[in-house]
Amino acid sequence: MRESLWKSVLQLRQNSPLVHNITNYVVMNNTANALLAAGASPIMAHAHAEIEEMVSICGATVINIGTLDEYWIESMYKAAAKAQQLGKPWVLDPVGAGASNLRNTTVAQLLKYKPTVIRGNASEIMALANAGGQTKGVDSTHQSVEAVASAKWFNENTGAVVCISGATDVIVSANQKILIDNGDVMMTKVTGLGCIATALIGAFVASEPDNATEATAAAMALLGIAGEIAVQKAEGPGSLQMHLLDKLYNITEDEFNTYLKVTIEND
Ligand SMILES: Nc1ncnc2c1ncn2[C@@H]1O[C@H](COP(=O)(O)OP(=O)(O)O)[C@@H](O)[C@H]1O
Ligand SMILES: Cc1ncsc1CCOP(=O)(O)O
Ligand SMILES: [Mg+2]
Repeated sequence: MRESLWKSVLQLRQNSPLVHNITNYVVMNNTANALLAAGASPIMAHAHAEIEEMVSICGATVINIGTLDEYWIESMYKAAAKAQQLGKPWVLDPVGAGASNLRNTTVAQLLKYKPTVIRGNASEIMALANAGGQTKGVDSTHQSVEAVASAKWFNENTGAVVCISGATDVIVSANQKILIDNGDVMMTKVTGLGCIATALIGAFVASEPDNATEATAAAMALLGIAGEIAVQKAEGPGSLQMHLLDKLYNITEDEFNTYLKVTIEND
C-alpha cells in the first residue's frame, strides 16, 4: 500500500484528469488551486444548460452541498443522475449535513444516485446515517472513529467508499478500514480543507477509476502529509494555506514516504 499510494500521486500528475466541481462559494477558488497544485485540471460549473456535458467530458464529478440554493440543488441532481447514467465516478461532500432540513433532504436525494465516494467529517457522516449526529455548522463535534459504524452501514447499503476525516482519516470499504494518521490540528483553522480533501478524492478517482478505495487513501494521505509539512513553516492559518498549496505541488517521494502513517485493518 505504501508504494502504491505514492504511485497514485505520480499517476495523477501524469494523467492530469479534468475534474468537474459543483462546490460552495466559500472554497471555490482554493479548491481549484489545490486541484491544479496536485496535478489535476479543475472546472467549476453549475449552469443547468451545460451540466450534463460537463459530467460527460470530465473524469469525475465532485458535488459539495456547502452553500445550497434551489437552482444549485437542481444542478446537483442533474449532475449526479448523469454520472450514474454514464457510470462515471462521482464524489459527495455532505457539508453541514445534520444542520438543517434542507441539507438533509438534499443529501438523501443525492444518495439515490449512488456516489462512488462520500467524504465528510464525523458529525456529517453520523448525521447522514441518522445516527444522532449533531453538526455544529460545518465543523465536527465528534471524532472520526465514532462514525465508523455509520460509515460501514453506508458502505454496505450503497456500495460507496466512505471517508471520515479528522485527526485520523478513516476510509471504510467492503471488509477493510484504512486509517491515515497524518495532518495537523491547525488545519481545522483553515476553511475548506475538508472540501479540498473531497475534490482531491475526485481527482484521484478520475485518475484511477478502477480502485476508488486506494484513490481515496492516496488523496487523504497527500493532503494530510502536505498539511503536516506546511504547518512547520506556517506562522498561523494564513500562511498555512499558502504553504499547503506549495507542498501539494512540490512534495517529493522521500517526504511522502517519511511522513506517511497508514494502517490497514481487515474485518
Ligand atoms: N485534529 C486534527 N489533527 C490532525 N489533522 C487534522 C485534524 N482535524 C483535521 N485534520 C486534517 O484536516 C483534513 C480535513 O478534515 P476535517 O477538518 O475533518 O474536514 P472538514 O473541514 O470537512 O470538517 C483531514 O483530512 C486531516 O488531514
Ligand atoms: C464555512 C462554510 N460555510 C458553508 S460551506 C463552508 C466551507 C466548509 O468547508 P470545510 O468543510 O472544508 O471546512
Ligand atoms: Mg467539510
